[in-house]
Amino acid sequence: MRAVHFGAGNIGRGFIGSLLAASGYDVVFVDVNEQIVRLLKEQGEYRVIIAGERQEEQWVRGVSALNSQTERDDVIEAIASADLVTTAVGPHILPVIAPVIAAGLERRFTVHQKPLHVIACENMIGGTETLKQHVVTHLSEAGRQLVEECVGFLNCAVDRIVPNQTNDDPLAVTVEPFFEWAIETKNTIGAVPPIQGAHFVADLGPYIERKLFTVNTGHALAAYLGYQKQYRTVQEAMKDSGIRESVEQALRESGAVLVKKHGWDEQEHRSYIETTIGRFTNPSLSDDIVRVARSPIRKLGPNDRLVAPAVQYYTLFERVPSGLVKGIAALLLFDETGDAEATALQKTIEQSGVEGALVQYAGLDNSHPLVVAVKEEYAQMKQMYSR
Ligand SMILES: NC(=O)C1=CN([C@@H]2O[C@H](COP(=O)(O)OP(=O)(O)OC[C@H]3O[C@@H](n4cnc5c(N)ncnc54)[C@H](O)[C@@H]3O)[C@@H](O)[C@H]2O)C=CC1
Ligand SMILES: O=P(O)(O)OC[C@H]1O[C@](O)(CO)[C@@H](O)[C@@H]1O
Repeated sequence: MRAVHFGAGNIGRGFIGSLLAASGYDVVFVDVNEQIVRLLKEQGEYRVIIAGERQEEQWVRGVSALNSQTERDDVIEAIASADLVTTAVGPHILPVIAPVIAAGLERRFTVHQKPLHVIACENMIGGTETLKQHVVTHLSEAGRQLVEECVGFLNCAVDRIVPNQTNDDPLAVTVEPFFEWAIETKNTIGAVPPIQGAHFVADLGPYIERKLFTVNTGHALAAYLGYQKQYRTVQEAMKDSGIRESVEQALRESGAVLVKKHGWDEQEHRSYIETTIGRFTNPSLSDDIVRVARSPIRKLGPNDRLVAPAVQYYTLFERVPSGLVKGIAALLLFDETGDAEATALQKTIEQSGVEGALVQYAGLDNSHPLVVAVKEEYAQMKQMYSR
């Protein structure tokens, strides 16, 4: 079996590539990072370090790599003969890789029409569906028809914390022990792709929301509040009792939504939250706040980790969720100059105010009670943390 995986970064090497190789796939990584591509080609293997109580090492073997910019034709051929195409490139890169995936599919259809599955492993709802929409715009009419018959685009929820890191060996990657990969079976063509350790579910909705509105919501709170208090890592921020209490409050709020909406068992969900908080405090990991806080405009989106649970909480319980509101206010104060979205967000706030940013990026009506609450919280935080 062959898998073509776009994005040989943290989650690509540290999770998806490692699971696919363990499942018996020859993994071909596709990336634009020249050094990583060269080393993967030269070495054909890399190390995954599991940062638990004991440090364990696993070797991922039998891998190769291609550069999507300079070896486009080879990428197309690789897709033509693949059984699986996966991605972990970041939501904003999906439209960038869509043309070469479409070209690979067109090439494939001229040779054979065997089933293929595509899975986008990005932190977003409907990630693979979004990728499909981009791919389809680059296909011929015949290609579009064949995609419906032969290519299963499967949404998924992917969960493993893999921090940014600098290692002596640039291919080695340190990951947390926990992982979860839930894949929706709805659009499979024939049998589900054999992936060891993945969890196949008929309806991904409850799983992606549980993950995004717990792990990513809590993480976002820790990162944005931690940034205001000038901590460097999530682990440092979580030692601050005020921040930890806000994280817990926000997760009680998103948890109330998840339990009511999806019928998750309340006790089980409480223990899911406890496990999640334990993962944020893992002393064997050091996760930079600016990584977890990256791309604040995306994270302020109406379907993303803060605004979606806050809006749903208000709709279900007719109360403003104070923890989530703190997270949104702290996000609006995130002004890291190295983050292009943070800079753009600050510009919008300067020009249109907090209200303007919430209308533009979060899709909120300016009369929504959340807007009022976020504005108040933002003003207080700005005063408290002004540097
Ligand atoms: N790091 C983590 O713990 C987790 C990340 N994710 C998601 O996985 C995705 C990737 O995140 P990370 O691995 O952390 O980021 P990363 O920045 O470490 O990796 C992204 C990789 O994509 C590559 N890339 C960029 N443009 C490309 C292109 N045109 N063609 C091919 N490759 C390209 C980059 O060079 C980089 O190696 C994001 O959507 C993230 O939300 C999901 C769960 C966990
Ligand atoms: O990858 P994103 O969506 O930018 O957000 C960072 C988040 O994603 C993760 O990397 C993995 O879920 C978390 O560590 C963090 O909550």
